Amino acid sequence: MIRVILTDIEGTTSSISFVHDVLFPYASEHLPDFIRAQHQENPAVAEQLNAVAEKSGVAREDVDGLIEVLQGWIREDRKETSLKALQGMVWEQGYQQGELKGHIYADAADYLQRWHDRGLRLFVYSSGSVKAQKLIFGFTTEGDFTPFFSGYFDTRIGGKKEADSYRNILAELGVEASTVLFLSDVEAELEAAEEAGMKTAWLVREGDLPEAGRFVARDFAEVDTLLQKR
Ligand SMILES: CSCCC(=O)C(=O)COP(=O)(O)O
Ligand SMILES: [Mg+2]
Repeated sequence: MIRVILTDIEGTTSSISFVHDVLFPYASEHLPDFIRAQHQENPAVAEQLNAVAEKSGVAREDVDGLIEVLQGWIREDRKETSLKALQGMVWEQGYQQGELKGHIYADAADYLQRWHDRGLRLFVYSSGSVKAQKLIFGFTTEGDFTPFFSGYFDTRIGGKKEADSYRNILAELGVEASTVLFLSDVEAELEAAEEAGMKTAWLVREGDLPEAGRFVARDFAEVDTLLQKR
């Protein structure tokens, strides 16, 4: 029986277009000023810049060079933990100033509330940092959804296409793998979760439905039919 739902964000609860056409350009535009203003006085920023320098080979003192690396990573949609941490800090300003509002699909908004009220425990697993996850759900166009979630995981627990990351999440949650349903739009993530023993549902919100050896859903209402069966 499913007792826990672990959900991806981009392409699952929220549109790919919101992430790629709103959040990433916002980060790209505001990162340079943010880093120049904060890199000396803010230890959290300095720590992430150390990681960017180490990964890229660019000198730590070369702040402009590090900014270029980060903007390249945004263009390539790299899931680097340091980039994700810095993006979260920049988006925080945007949400708090009312320049950003998180997108959430209407069906996701509806069923997250229903599942929570039914006693299911809800968790997020996204490549976006935990801070970014709390922001997108805290400042949606439909209100604050953070009260429905019991916890958040980002790439500090491991990459989303690696089975060990899901094993680490299970160990943190202290639950049987077969009681967890993972929702994602990315097949490789579902395969990794299945390797760790989790149940999965593949969100395919647009285009043809694939022939798949796993449960495929157009939206969260269809995911709910799976929950009623199991
Ligand atoms: C937390 S909102 C920003 C999401 C993000 O930065 C990203 O790379 C999308 O990752 P996901 O694992 O949700 O597909
Ligand atoms: Mg996704």
